[in-house]
Amino acid sequence: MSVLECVKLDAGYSKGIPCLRGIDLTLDPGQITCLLGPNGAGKTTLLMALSGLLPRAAGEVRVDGHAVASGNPRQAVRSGMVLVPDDRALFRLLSTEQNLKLAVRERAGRRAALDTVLDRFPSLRRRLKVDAGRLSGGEQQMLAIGRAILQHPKVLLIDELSMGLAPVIVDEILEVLVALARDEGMAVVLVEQHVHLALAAADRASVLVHGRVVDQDDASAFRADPQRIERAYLGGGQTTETTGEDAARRHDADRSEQSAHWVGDADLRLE
Ligand SMILES: Nc1ncnc2c1ncn2[C@@H]1O[C@H](COP(=O)(O)OP(=O)(O)OP(=O)(O)O)[C@@H](O)[C@H]1O
Repeated sequence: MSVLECVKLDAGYSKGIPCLRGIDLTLDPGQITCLLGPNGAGKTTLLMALSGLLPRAAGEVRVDGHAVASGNPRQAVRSGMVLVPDDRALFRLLSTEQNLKLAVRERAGRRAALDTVLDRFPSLRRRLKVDAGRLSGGEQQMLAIGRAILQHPKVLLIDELSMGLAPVIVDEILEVLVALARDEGMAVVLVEQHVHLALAAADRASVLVHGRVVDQDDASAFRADPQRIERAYLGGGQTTETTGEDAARRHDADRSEQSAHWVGDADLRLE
């Protein structure tokens, strides 16, 4: 059975103006999927809607067959959906160890729980007493993911994994995620700008353009056809609805310009 089922999800920031429309996303246990798309496509918004931080305007989300209520982040976490946001949301003035301890409710077994994270991210072991705000970017990301793992996610959502990190660190973190998916059956939804890194680690990929999924397949199919993302993107652009108003046309023109940059980038990164 699928661990994540997201069916016909709409969400947005202003009533009646959804910026995500009809999103379908299904994930089996142990699968990693990446969300690809230009700036403003709605990737972060989708993670927020899945994790309950943003109410849905329509659609259903289920984890392991159980409905996840709209706009209820606590219930989403209890259901097994845990988000690592792009700012990592660490307690910067607390140590690495304190940040981790806060994620473990029961005192008994806390040490063992922390060890499961430190075994995955050994470099955090010698940084246990260091304030989170003084860690390197890579260590902060490891800590944010480690803290999320302590909540036993069935579905881990990670926004902008590589932001500000060296590719070698991103590789290291992705390797850990692949191992967690394989060993623990944890499913991962990854938003990642480095297309080739994301596709290398992922089993599935979805391309979002203007709030819609315009292409979705096994990651291997995208890896085998590097131009496919560009085609998905251009096709998505052509199907964009316009209102006919000047403002809307300007908005679309801005998006096209942004996206042209992104496609150029994706080409380079896929080589
Ligand atoms: N807090 C907000 N209030 C209103 N609109 C927002 C808010 N956050 C994002 N948006 C809008 O929602 C749309 C989708 O944004 P989102 O951040 O989800 O895109 P993204 O694909 O994650 O982009 P990026 O790759 O730049 O992070 C954009 O048009 C954006 O301007």
